[in-house]
Amino acid sequence: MKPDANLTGLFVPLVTPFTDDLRLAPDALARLAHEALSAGGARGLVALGTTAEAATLTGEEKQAVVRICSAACRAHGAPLIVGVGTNDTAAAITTLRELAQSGDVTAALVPAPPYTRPGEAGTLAHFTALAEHGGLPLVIYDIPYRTGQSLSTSTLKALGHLPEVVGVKYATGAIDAASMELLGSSPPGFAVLGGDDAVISPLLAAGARGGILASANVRTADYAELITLWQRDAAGPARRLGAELARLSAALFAEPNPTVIKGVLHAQGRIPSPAVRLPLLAACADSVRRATDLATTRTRQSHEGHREAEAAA
Ligand SMILES: O=C(O)C1=N[C@H](C(=O)O)C[C@H](O)C1
Repeated sequence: MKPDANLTGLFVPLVTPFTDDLRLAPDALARLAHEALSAGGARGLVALGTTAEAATLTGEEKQAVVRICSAACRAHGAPLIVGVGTNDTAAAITTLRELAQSGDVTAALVPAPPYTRPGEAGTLAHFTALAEHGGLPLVIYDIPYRTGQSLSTSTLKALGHLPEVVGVKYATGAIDAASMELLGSSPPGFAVLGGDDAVISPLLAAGARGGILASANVRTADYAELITLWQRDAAGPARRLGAELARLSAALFAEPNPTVIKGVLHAQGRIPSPAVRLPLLAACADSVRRATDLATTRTRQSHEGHREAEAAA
C-alpha cells in the first residue's frame, strides 16, 4: 500500500536567496515560502532542488533551508518535498533517514545518480535501495540531460509499483511516445509531475497531475491557475495562458537556472541580491530585463480567458 502523498497541483522549487556577499538570506527565503503558499496558491514547496543551488550549499545551510521551508509548510498545511541528489547510495539513505526523522517531509525528490552513469539496472537498484531503506516516500527525478542517465518507461513503471515511490518529476526535455505511454499507464498512486517548464502546458493537457516548476518562483499564481484550468478541462483559457507562460519560462531559462529567476526576483524587490555561487555566474542584464518584462505583464487575452473559465466553472 502506497502512502497517500496526494501529489497534485503546483510545487514551487524555491531559490535560495543570498546577500551580495553570498551569505544565506533566511528572512527572504521565509517570505518567498509564505508568499508561494498563500497568495501564490501553490500546493506545496520543494526545498533543495537544482533551483535552490543545493550543490553549493553547506550542510548547515541545507538544514536551515529545510527548517525554514518546513515551518512555512506546517503553517499552511502544505506538503514539503526535499531534494536529495547524490551518486552515493549509502549517503543518500543516511540523508533520507535524517529527513524522515523530522516528521515534516512529505517526500524526497531523488535523481538518478549523477555523473556515475551506473546504467539502467544500477539506477533501478539505487532507487530500490533508497525506497527500501530511506524511510521516506520518493519522487523520482527523471532529468537525463543533467544526470547523464535516461530511464525507460518500463523502468519508471517498475519504480512506480514500489510502495514507497509516489511519483516522478518528468523532465526528459521532450513530450514524445514514451511520455504518452507513461501518462496512459501510470501505476495507481504514482503521480506524473511536469518538470520542463516551457512544455508544462502540453504535458498537463496530456494528463500530468501537476508540476515542479522553477518558473513559478515568479508569477506563482498564474502557474497554479494553469494547472487548475487543465484539471477543469478549460482547454481554451488553459491554452492561452500556457502559451504566455511558455514564453516567460523560455526567458527565465535563457541562462543557467536559477540565474535569471534570481535576477527577476531581485528586480522585483523580493530578494536582497541576484547573487549566485560559482560555478554559476549572474545572468546578464538583457536576459533579466526581458524576463522581468514578461514576468510583470499578464496579457489581456489571458485575463479574458480566465474570466471565461470562471464563468463556465
Ligand atoms: O529545482 C528544481 O526542482 C527544478 N529544476 C529544473 C532545472 O533547473 O533544470 C527546472 C525545474 O523547473 C525545477
